[in-house]
Amino acid sequence: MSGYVLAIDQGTTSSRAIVFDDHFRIVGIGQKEFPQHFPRSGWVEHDPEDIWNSVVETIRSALADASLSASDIAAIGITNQRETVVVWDRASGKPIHNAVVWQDRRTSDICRRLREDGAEELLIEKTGLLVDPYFSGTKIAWILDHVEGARARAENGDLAFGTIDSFLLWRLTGGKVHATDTTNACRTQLFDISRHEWDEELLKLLNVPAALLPEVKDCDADFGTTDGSLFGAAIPIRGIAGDQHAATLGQACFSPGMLKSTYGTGCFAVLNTGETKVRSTSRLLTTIAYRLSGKTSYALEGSIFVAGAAVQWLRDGLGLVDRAEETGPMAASADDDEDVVMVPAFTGLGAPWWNADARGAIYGLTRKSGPKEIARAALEATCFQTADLLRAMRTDFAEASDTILRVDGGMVASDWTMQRLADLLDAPVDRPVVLETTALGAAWLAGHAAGVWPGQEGFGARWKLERRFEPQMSAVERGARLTLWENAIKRTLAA
Ligand SMILES: Nc1ncnc2c1ncn2[C@@H]1O[C@H](COP(=O)(O)OP(=O)(O)O)[C@@H](O)[C@H]1O
Ligand SMILES: O=P(O)(O)OC[C@H](O)CO
Repeated sequence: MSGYVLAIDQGTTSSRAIVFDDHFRIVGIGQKEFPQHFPRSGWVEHDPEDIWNSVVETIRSALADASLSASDIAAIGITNQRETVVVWDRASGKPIHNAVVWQDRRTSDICRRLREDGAEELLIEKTGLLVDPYFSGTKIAWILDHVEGARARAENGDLAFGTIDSFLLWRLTGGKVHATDTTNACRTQLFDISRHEWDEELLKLLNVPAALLPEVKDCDADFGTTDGSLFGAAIPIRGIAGDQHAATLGQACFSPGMLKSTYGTGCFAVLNTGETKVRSTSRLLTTIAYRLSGKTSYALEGSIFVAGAAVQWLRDGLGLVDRAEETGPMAASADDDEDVVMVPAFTGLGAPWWNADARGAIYGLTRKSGPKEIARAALEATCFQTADLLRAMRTDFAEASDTILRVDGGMVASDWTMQRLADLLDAPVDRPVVLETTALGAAWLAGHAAGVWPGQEGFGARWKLERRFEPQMSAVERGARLTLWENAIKRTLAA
């Protein structure tokens, strides 16, 4: 059998399909952006048909780019933006509402009520998650309560819920398989991460009928095959993982204490804690890193909602730059005497603050402040937020005390940002040769499950460093900058 594996990476702003060969090299790629819908302040939606069309199109482009046909592909791995909710009609396969995206804050009142009713402890205990509109559970209930007749149809078993992986799987298999993997399930607030099953008590609490739910499988399970008519031949689907979990695999963070952070639209730091399910004292999430052939590895996760999105805002919102890559050189030439600090809480603050109502702010502006200082503030905000997460992780898990951070995602192309990150963390930052680590992780799951790619050891040994950024900033300067950030956060939370 060939060693070609195709990864579908369905992200928040674009879909990618990437064909890897058995040396883990990219031989074909297709990418397509799709529209974002903001129907009201704080709401974010995607049209599931746009997502589906972009995935089919990018798979065809990737195969053409690689000069391969479907029958050359040993297996497909799927990875996806997590928590985003689709509810569809089982008979027609048509969604009953736009997808409600992970960034969407429309259920913040439901979350406030859950907290007031004292439900948070139960949710933390069973799911490792906090009460926040970020997660899927309250979004499912919102759709059922706002689409006419939906709740009754859901109770009848006529509707299906899925995160994006599950919706794509249903469509790819021609409506034959309604399943998800454990890493996507564990972000819904409905899944008990110790017992590995949907939880009756949580379903009742969040008002979600069990008849909606997909079957939950391991990340390296057999998920069926694509309908032969889609790409010219049926392809086995042998791996699924949420994007941050796939990036953890793609970065070969297989041992407890290993840490990766992905800088795309948001930033998500995942620390492997092995078989230990660590309860955070700093409001980090306890989550399933991955589950392979019946064996679960847990993780602590720090989720920051805005990282590269702040750079997008400089480009599309303020028009300060034409291209994202201009921001690094601007930051490098910003005035050192200007202490401009940005808190990019455009959609609230995630870990460790979890404040859905916080909004963005820029502090320290003077008559001398200009685009360069604002660009530096946008990039540095991501580094400050990562420093908050790493401090929390070191408190929660001793093995993280001298860990090296492995980074990936669009924003890590910025050398200035990576150096500032190492400086503020006071820890080395490793940037690998392959930056498409999310897709690579999904491909590894599928390739290994299909028997054409090596196991953890063989795969991990092939991880290659492109550049290490060592901390260079003096302790005094680091302390001063972190104090500026702490003050900015305090003022934002108090506003
Ligand atoms: N050179 C750069 N400097 C700073 N930010 C960048 C750079 N290149 C890309 N970005 C940011 O990275 C993000 C895109 O990363 P990507 O991993 O593709 O995101 P996603 O998977 O969330 O769609 C964008 O928000 C963009 O602004
Ligand atoms: O699409 P990304 O890469 O911004 O990732 C989204 C996350 O999975 C949300 O939890």
